[in-house]
Formats: sequence, C-alpha cells, structure tokens
Amino acid sequence: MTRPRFNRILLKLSGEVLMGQGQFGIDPDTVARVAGEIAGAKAAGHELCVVVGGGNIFRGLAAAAKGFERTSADYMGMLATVMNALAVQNALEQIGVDTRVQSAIPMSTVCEPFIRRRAERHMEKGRIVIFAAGTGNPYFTTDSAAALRAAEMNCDALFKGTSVDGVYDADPKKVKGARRYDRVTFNKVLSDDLKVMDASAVALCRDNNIPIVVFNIREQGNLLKVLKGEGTATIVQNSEES
Ligand SMILES: Nc1ncnc2c1ncn2[C@@H]1O[C@H](COP(=O)(O)OP(=O)(O)OP(=O)(O)O)[C@@H](O)[C@H]1O
Ligand SMILES: O=c1ccn([C@@H]2O[C@H](COP(=O)(O)O)[C@@H](O)[C@H]2O)c(=O)[nH]1
Repeated sequence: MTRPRFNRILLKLSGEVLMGQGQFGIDPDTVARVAGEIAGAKAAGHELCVVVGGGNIFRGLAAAAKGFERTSADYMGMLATVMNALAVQNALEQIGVDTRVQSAIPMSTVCEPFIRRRAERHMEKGRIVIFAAGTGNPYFTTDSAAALRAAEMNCDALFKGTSVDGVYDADPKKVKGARRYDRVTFNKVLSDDLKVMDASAVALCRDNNIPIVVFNIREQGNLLKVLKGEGTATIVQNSEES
C-alpha cells in the first residue's frame, strides 16, 4: 500500500505506551526509546509537534466512575499529561533535541502557556513542541486535543502512536479475529462507532481534511517506517482511495 508523504505531523502519544511493560506511571527506558523515534523522524526531515495522553497516570472518566467529581477528575487527568510532557521533553533534550512544552492550562513556572503563533515560531526554528494539558477543558480527551492542535498547526496528518497497529472492525483487544483496515473513511469510523479514537477528534479531522494514521508505537523504529509509507498502519481519511 502506498501512502502520501506527510511533512509536518502531529504525533499523539498514548499515555499508556509510556508505562512500558508496567501497569502505571512512566518507564524511563520506554520514554527514552520513544524520544529516539521522534528524533529519528526529525532527522529524516519531518516537522513534528506532539500531544501526550495521560492514561498511564489518571483518566477522568474512570475516576468519576469511582465517585470523583467529573470536572475535578478531568483537571487531574490534564495535569497528568503535563508530567508526561515533561518526561518526553527531558528524554528529547538528553539526546540533543531542542524542545518546548506548551500547556493549555497556564503554569508559567513549569512551561510556556499555549500560544499558537509562538508554537509556530518554535517549529520554524526546528524545535519539537510538546502540547500538554489537552485542550484545557474538562469533558474532552487528548485525542481531541491532538485533532485541535493538528488543525491549528496546519499539520499534514495526525499520527496516533498507540498500542494497536491500526483501526480494526472491532476492538482487537476484545474481539478475536477482528480485521484491520489499511484505509478507512472518517464516516465509516464514526458510523461503525470504532473506538480507536474519540468521535469528536475523528469529526474534527474529517471536517478539516486531516488524515489520521494509527500505528503501533511500541514497535521499535515504527514511527519512521510508517512515515516512509512502510510498516503496518491504518490511514483514516475522507476517501477510501490513496
Ligand atoms: N476498532 C478498534 N480498532 C483499534 N483499536 C481499538 C478499536 N476499538 C477500541 N480500540 C482500542 O483503542 C485503544 C487505543 O487507544 P489508546 O490506548 O491509545 O487510548 P488513548 O485514550 O488514546 O490514550 P491514553 O493511554 O493516553 O489514554 C487500543 O488499546 C484498542 O484496544
Ligand atoms: O482536553 C482534555 C484532555 C484530557 N482530559 C483529561 O485527561 C485525561 C487523560 O487524557 P487521555 O486522553 O485519556 O489520555 C482524560 O481522561 C481526561 O480526564 C480532559 O479533561 N480534557
């Protein structure tokens, strides 16, 4: 399958991936490996910005189910993404990659606030911008933040680096024999309620014509491979054709 070359990408990193083999939190070796993948993509000439999830630390919805007040729980989830963003920043800077973290919830002693034009300037200077704290609003997820930032930063595609190698016709972790799509339309993902990404993120990408590439970031070297159009992934776009 041939895929278009995407120059500027928004990489959505699942928080869960940063746990490595653990059940919770941040595994430094995994973060270092993921940082290496990002550095490799940059060295190959791609412009990248990153949105990090928080599922390895705190998910608002799960906490609300256990009795937490939903909006507070969501703010806790957003703060979890800031910790992940700082971990990724640290790992990237250790290998000499220039970065900035921008948070949707201003916290000026920790990182920059999100200012789109400033983020653009950082990218022009070759820095990797890591967007933290999701959209800054409760009742959203970092998938929606990724779609929003991809649109704001004029990205050619949203790369969702996760623990599955694409979009399946049912959750492959739950349904044996689920079949993976090479290509699928936004409308099919929405009408079949395929839960690899939340519906608001998919709709935002559809309406702004930003393809979503779902791939397994747990596999060593996969980001660059998928960027080159090799390796296993699903591309979600407005038409089924290439
Ligand atoms: N149709 C489907 N195709 C592929 N994956 C699916 C599908 N339905 C549900 N999933 C699940 O979606 C998950 C991918 O989302 P992910 O784990 O990256 O969550 P997230 O909420 O984006 O990240 P975080 O860990 O930061 O909260 C996979 O674990 C997979 O089991
Ligand atoms: O815009 C946003 C983004 C995230 N949240 C909360 O953070 C957690 C972690 O994000 P994941 O996307 O699940 O990794 C999420 O469960 C929400 O509680 C938010 O409120 N708004």
